[in-house]
Amino acid sequence: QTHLIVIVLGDSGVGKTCLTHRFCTGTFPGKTEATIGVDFRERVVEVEGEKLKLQLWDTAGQERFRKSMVQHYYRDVHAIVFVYDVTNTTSFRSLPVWMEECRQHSLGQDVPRVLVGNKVDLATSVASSTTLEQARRLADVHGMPFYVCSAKGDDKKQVDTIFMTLAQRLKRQGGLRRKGPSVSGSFKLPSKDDERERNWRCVSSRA
Ligand SMILES: Nc1nc2c(ncn2[C@@H]2O[C@H](COP(=O)(O)OP(=O)(O)OP(=O)(O)O)[C@@H](O)[C@H]2O)c(=O)[nH]1
Repeated sequence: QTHLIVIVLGDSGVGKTCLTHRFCTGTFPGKTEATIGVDFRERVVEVEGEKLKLQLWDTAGQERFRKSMVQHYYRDVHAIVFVYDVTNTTSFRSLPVWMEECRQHSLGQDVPRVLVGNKVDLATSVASSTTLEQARRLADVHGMPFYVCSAKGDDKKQVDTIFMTLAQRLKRQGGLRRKGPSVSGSFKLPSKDDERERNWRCVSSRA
């Protein structure tokens, strides 16, 4: 089965966990904790008669919890979802930093990407519509589709559309890699003991 790895990036609290949860389970989680490292969620979807496993990598937004986001997390990524919170201008202003992080990890413009403004259920003010206009422009400049949605709202289709459109685009562009066994669960930051053990293993294997 074809696995597609989609990395989800954005500031802490923008709703990356809720969005990926909503897409994979159909529900809005009652309570979320800050993600530490990366959490994995997956859903099998059918695109033009082919079953594809979409594996969503829900990454930590908090810098202190991103220390385990080493190069290899980025290596096999097929697509990127940048998320900001439409009620939080700072999360919008951070987007170039997330884009730069992708660039530094060799994810070029050829890797399909989308921009998502989440929490539209909370957006009432004129300020947020200003950001919407800016977001549209930013998305245009970077040649990516832009969606507004709510991981919490009644319309589940909104969230589905984002990931399904991405899956269709990936399938159409071809060249999907077959990947190994599925991964689920999470990678947490290694403890000091883990690190010590790994160092030891490394030394002993060379001996
Ligand atoms: N009203 C509303 N609240 C949301 C929505 N999405 C997320 N939230 C809330 O926003 C808060 C943060 O959501 P998370 O999904 O944990 O945010 P995150 O981006 O994964 O945060 P980190 O793991 O720290 O990077 C939680 O209290 C959610 O309930 C949404 O669409 N609407």
